[in-house]
Amino acid sequence: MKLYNLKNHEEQVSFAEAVTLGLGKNQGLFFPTYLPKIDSSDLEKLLEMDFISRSSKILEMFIGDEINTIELFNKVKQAFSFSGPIVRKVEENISCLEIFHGPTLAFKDFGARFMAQMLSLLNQNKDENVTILTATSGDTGAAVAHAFYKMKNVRVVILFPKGKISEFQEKMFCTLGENITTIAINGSFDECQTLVKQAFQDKDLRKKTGLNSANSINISRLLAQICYYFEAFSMVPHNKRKELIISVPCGNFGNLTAGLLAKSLGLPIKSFIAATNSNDTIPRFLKTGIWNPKETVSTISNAMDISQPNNWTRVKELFHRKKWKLKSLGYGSVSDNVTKETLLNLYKLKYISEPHAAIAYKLLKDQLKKHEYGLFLGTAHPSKFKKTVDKILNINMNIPHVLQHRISLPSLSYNMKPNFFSLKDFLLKK
Ligand SMILES: Cc1ncc(COP(=O)(O)O)c(C=O)c1O
Ligand SMILES: N[C@@H](CCOP(=O)(O)O)C(=O)O
Repeated sequence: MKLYNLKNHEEQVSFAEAVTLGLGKNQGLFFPTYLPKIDSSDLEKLLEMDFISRSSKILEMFIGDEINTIELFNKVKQAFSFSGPIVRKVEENISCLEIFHGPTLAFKDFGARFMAQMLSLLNQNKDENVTILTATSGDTGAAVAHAFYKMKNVRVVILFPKGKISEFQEKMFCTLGENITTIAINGSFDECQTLVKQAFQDKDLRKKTGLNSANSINISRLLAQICYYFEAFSMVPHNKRKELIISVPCGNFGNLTAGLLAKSLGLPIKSFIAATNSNDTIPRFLKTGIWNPKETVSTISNAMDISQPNNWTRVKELFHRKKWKLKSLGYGSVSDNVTKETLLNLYKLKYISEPHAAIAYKLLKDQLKKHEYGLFLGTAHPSKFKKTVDKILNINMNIPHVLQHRISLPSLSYNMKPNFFSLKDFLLKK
């Protein structure tokens, strides 16, 4: 597999290099040179396969002969060894694709665990130390921490915006210790992400720490996420497949990028809706054509509190390469008040959701036409936002065991201002 740097197309790397480098020169993201395409008879066969076999085939189409078929299958099997996606009917023509049944109760488990498997494979004969620096607005942190927990030669450092993620999200990754270090940054997620990118610019730091990132910067994260779109499609009734609309709650736009890559492979999804909260840089851009990110505001869908979404350049590139029109992409933003109302409406339909998925549902409900069938993505387990959801719905939700186990443990995080030199110093000394 060859990938090019979106900021400098001359920089071309293999899959192994893209996974171990994370980010290209000048903070450029890597993007596949070749976009595979499945023909319709192969698609039918693929859709009949089980999740692991099909996912290995899909990943092989991108990765090519860099990893042998059996090895890749075994790695995918290990990565996805948890409860897979579930389609839950909410209304006659609307269902939720729940992708939050993994070890850290969010969709990030798919990408983070696949990346961990890839890195362990690619580094198996090396004895070098690696630092995985990752920014999180709530869920990536936990998935990455658990995926790399106690992995030999790997140190994980996670930056998160202090006081801006839910208490239970924080408990999921700040209580682990061992090779997992967490830093509460006095700032926004965007500032955490900027610090990660600045670290990549610093050659000295990069070399001394063996720097990498497990954010969706890393292409292995995104490739893994393509797989659950195929699984979702295989679970949609045959007579609804031609009219499938998928609404994606967006923050850093990795999930949407993966969905669009699934479509580019030949999965006949009619269209997508890019759903955001009040951090609406993309909906405003799609409406006006003007790129004008505003200061990030805190919302009850905190994992989507991002105003400079990293993957938008990949989305634009894919539309350009496929000659798709950006105006075919549905979009919209939802305020906190409407999110709360929507959670209540979903509850009346006997579905307990959480703020991120509720935003995707609201826009789907508003935009879906009569003859269409809609899926909205359930990206995190509602219990991760227990306080908020309990208060809005006036309930006392049960907490899954994995979370229950962590909530009484103390947080082990350091504190830091959003200052690159403080971070550099920390990474070199600790
Ligand atoms: C629960 C939840 N929903 C939606 C998103 C947004 O996903 P993405 O950053 O891939 O756009 C996130 C952040 O990853 C999240 O944690
Ligand atoms: N919403 C994410 C933000 C980081 O996104 P990523 O996909 O680039 O890792 C989170 O939960 O941390």
